[in-house]
Amino acid sequence: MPMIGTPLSPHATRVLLLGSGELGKEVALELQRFGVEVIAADRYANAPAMQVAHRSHVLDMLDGAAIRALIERERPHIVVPEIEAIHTPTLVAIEDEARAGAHGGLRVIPTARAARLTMDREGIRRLAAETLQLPTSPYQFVDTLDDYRAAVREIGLPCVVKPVMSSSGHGQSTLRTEDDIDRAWEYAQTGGRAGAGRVIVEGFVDFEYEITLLTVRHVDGTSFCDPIGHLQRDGDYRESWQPQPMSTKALQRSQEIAKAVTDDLGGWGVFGVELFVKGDEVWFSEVSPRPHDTGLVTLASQDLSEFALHARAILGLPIPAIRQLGPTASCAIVAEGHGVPVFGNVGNALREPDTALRLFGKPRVAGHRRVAVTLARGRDLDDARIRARDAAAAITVRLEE
Ligand SMILES: Nc1ncnc2c1ncn2[C@@H]1O[C@H](COP(=O)(O)OP(=O)(O)OP(=O)(O)O)[C@@H](O)[C@H]1O
Ligand SMILES: NCC(=O)N[C@@H]1O[C@H](COP(=O)([O-])[O-])[C@@H](O)[C@H]1O
Ligand SMILES: [Mg+2]
Repeated sequence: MPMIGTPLSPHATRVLLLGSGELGKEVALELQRFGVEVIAADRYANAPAMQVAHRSHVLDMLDGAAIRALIERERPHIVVPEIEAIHTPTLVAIEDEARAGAHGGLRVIPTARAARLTMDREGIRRLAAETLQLPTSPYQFVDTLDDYRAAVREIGLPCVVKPVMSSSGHGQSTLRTEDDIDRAWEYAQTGGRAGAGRVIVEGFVDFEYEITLLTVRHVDGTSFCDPIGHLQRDGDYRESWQPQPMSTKALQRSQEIAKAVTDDLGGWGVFGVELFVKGDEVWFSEVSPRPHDTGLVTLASQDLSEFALHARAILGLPIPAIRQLGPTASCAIVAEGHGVPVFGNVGNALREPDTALRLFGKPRVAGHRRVAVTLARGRDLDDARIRARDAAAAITVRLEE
């Protein structure tokens, strides 16, 4: 059985979060409940998870030397990547050293290889499509404008273009006509997190609906949450709901794909497996080796949220059952502009029973940024979605200097 010490003592069980956004904040809270010493790191100060951690550090997480120095200083037992933009080769090296007896037997969640492969769309796509032979959209990786134009011609319109290093739809475009081609290249070159560079051109999958299948690898095996349906705008999640109705075949196929990918990535923790579905046909899109934004709905829909599941799994604790509490929806609140968020009409968002709210405490918005989420249970999915949307619409966000 795993042991858990006492925080802030020489016997503490220390967990280092690399990334401290709203998802990490919920993981930190769950770890705190187990008396874990939580250390939060990100590229900026006062990030959401830092506000509920024992300590925090601000560093450039794409700087391998800075990550190594932090790990050597804090000596965590468990390192939990919370965003993609981390210098993952350093995590791979440190995990190797730990296996050889260094760093007090430190573990990277779920594995350093999983963090490395999913940081870059090329790593995970080639693993899924070429090694595991799972169905995906057709795709090509290109580095130059000429190769890009040729790839679009070959794959055909409509298609989707994304920087290989990006998330939340940054730098992503759907091309429908010839006129979109050069503009999408420009956007992909400026919108990625690692600057200009390689892009993926993907054939457009004409799916009926898309899901996130939360898959938990834990000490006793693999568990699946009920499928989460979601709505994306500009490549970013706006609404999610659970349980998404599916045919028995499509659900079975989804679980097979999720099992194949997560078994290959290995380790303990929650994975968000993103899948496109049409009838009984299922395509793999991508996977987060960590809780997923669309999984915020589980804060209200399950007895153990995806964050509670992540905490249990990474600590090596059992997950004998995951109880679903009924049709539930989430609605993201995205602020646009520049400044410090101030939320108005908060009470109105919570007038209805079975409604909940998370204000993330992000210190600033510059451009557009998710700053809060509403949650609601309902009679059925439509009712839950309306209630979550109404709660979100009730809230005003002012950006102050
Ligand atoms: N090949 C495709 N065909 C059809 N729709 C697509 C395709 N690729 C992406 N999309 C749409 O764009 C959304 C975002 O794509 P994707 O998940 O690859 O981007 P992302 O930047 O990694 O987003 P996140 O980090 O939020 O998961 C998908 O959920 C889907 O709605
Ligand atoms: N779709 C990816 C996603 O949900 N990422 C999550 O958003 C937060 C960062 O927000 P920020 O970009 O506003 O700092 C983090 O919690 C990260 O895991
Ligand atoms: Mg995605």
